[in-house]
Amino acid sequence: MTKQTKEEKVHQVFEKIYNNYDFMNSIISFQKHKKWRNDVMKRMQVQSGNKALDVCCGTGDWSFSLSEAVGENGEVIGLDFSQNMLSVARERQSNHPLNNLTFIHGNAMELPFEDNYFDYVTIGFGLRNVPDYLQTLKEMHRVVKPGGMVVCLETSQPTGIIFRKLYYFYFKNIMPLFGKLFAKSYQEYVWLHESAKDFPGKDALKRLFEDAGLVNVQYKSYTGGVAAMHLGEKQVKK
Ligand SMILES: C[S@@+](CC[C@H](N)C(=O)[O-])C[C@H]1O[C@@H](n2cnc3c(N)ncnc32)[C@H](O)[C@@H]1O
Repeated sequence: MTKQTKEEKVHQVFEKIYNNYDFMNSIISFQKHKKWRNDVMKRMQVQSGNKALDVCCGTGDWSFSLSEAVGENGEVIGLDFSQNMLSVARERQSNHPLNNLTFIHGNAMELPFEDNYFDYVTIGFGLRNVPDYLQTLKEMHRVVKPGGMVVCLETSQPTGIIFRKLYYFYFKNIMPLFGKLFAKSYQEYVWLHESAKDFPGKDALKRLFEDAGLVNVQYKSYTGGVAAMHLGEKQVKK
């Protein structure tokens, strides 16, 4: 049997856990992810009429917030390669009052958009899942307008030694048990630990943003460094 690629593995994970994804997010982050998401949105200062792309949109949390922020005259696209995750996003959309949001099937490594189109391109808890972080960031940089922003919210590496040990113990041993108990998915939650433990720390991710061509890159750490937001701009040519 051929070895499964990272992309195939990730695809299989999300095609399986889609039904419990929103519920499990709140369980495994102790509801903290909502606060992180709100803080990131505040920092982005999205304006009415803006165009935004939410890469690896999953069930659409960030896409819905962007849709509210850009208003009726704006445009938001949520893109994901899991049809099952997208099906949950589309179901949630039936209760969403605004008509400015489209969910599409696509791959983060090869975005199906022209250069310089969006004011904002976001990726929430998606970057650690793609086979090549830099390639994805380069694609995000390509499709954002000069002066626009690329923003990533992702798990990160806690810096305090004791907290880091506790966090790794939780992620490796407890979280898969929660997965088994609440979502009947043990192996899929083991994967979440594996993808998070190998993900670059804050400074390394900042350098990757810069390697992708982004400037004025800033980051903010959340909850002892278990998650972080990175934000960079596309340079305006003089
Ligand atoms: C942890 S979920 C995050 C969903 C959502 N952004 C959120 O903040 O809740 C990761 C998502 O990335 C998607 N994904 C992973 N690799 C992808 C790729 N190469 N192209 C498109 N989507 C991908 C998965 O299908 C999954 O829906």
